[in-house]
Amino acid sequence: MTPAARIQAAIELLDGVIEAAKKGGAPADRIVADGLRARRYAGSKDRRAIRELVYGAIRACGPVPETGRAAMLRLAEGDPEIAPLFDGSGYGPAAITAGEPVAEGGIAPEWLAAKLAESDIAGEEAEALLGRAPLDIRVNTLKASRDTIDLPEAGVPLQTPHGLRLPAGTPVESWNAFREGLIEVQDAGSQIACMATEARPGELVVDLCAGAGGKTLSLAAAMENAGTLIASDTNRQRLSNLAPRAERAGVTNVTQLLLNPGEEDAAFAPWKGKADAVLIDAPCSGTGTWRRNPESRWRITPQEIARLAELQRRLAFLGAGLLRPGGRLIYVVCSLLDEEGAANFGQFLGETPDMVASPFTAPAGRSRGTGTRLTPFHDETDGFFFARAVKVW
Ligand SMILES: C[S@@+](CC[C@H](N)C(=O)[O-])C[C@H]1O[C@@H](n2cnc3c(N)ncnc32)[C@H](O)[C@@H]1O
Repeated sequence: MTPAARIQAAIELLDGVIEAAKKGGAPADRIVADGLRARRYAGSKDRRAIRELVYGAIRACGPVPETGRAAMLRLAEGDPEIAPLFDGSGYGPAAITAGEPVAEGGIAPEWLAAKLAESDIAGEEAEALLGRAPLDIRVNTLKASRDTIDLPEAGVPLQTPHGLRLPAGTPVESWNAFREGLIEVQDAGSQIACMATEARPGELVVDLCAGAGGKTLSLAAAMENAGTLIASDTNRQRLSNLAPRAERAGVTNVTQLLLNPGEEDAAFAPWKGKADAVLIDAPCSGTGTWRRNPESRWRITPQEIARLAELQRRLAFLGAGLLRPGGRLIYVVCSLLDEEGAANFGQFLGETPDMVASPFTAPAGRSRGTGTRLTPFHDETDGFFFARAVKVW
């Protein structure tokens, strides 16, 4: 493909991404993957270049752009090689006309950038939300150790005890060490949030929002497969990914529990008041993960954030009810908004007299309310807020 044809292909994919963001359709990575597969004439270099252009344009636009072409013109403002490719030739985009609309730049839609600023995420902190994420792995201590593992690329030790950082795009999933369950892909921030759980062998631990089990596997390794680890979620499809992952990782102490939304309490009846620790990796707006899903900032609404904050508190109350006296509650969101993080957890503590803050000294991050906040700028992790509380009676 010519460089101009790659620009035109990226514009067409961006049109799909924009429409899906406006209508709540498929995520950008799916649209881009499907769109590239359909362009059989595109070679691997073309695909890589088109993907770069699409994600570059998504990052460059603050609010959702009107069209893919306007988004590409925004990217062109910061890259002098792009505008000359709008030359109207062959499969390339039509020439730029005078006064043609260019999408707005910025970190996010204005209302959302303002909300982040209220939570002290502005300037370099805000810009870093749209940087490129490295690839972090966790060595699975059920099968290997960071000191002795032999990998095709060594990686740089992270601040977590079992973590290694590799360059973005390292094809770890094709490595034998991955196929044999010696390593898992897990962001350093996520590893740190798991450390705060301090799960120990023999305990009863609940991973209340387990999803596909990223944190479950980490907790199982900390428990050395001893004790009971309950992995629950309301999403059947996500939870169904856990069993094959657990098998690969050699995890044997997990009990899966599929929850009906609104009926979680009944499902947990056998374990009420018995858990040593409950990890709540709550559903959230994901403002801390824009490095991986930059287009998700076009999908959030103020109403959705308010709905999520309420759900997060409800899940915290549910988790607290599962704990034995002395048990630990670990609340995690991958959002940097206080509305979902420090302020929300503060409200929960204020309404729950039997739960008392129990700060955890993390290997990275800064204090925020009674918890810790990790940011891409300060900690080179995804953005997270996590906090701990102990049940006193
Ligand atoms: C941030 S994700 C969890 C990610 C997962 N812990 C990991 O490390 O890969 C939040 C999860 O909460 C789940 N969820 C939503 N509502 C829930 C509810 N009422 N009870 C339990 N889980 C819920 C979602 O399906 C989603 O999988």
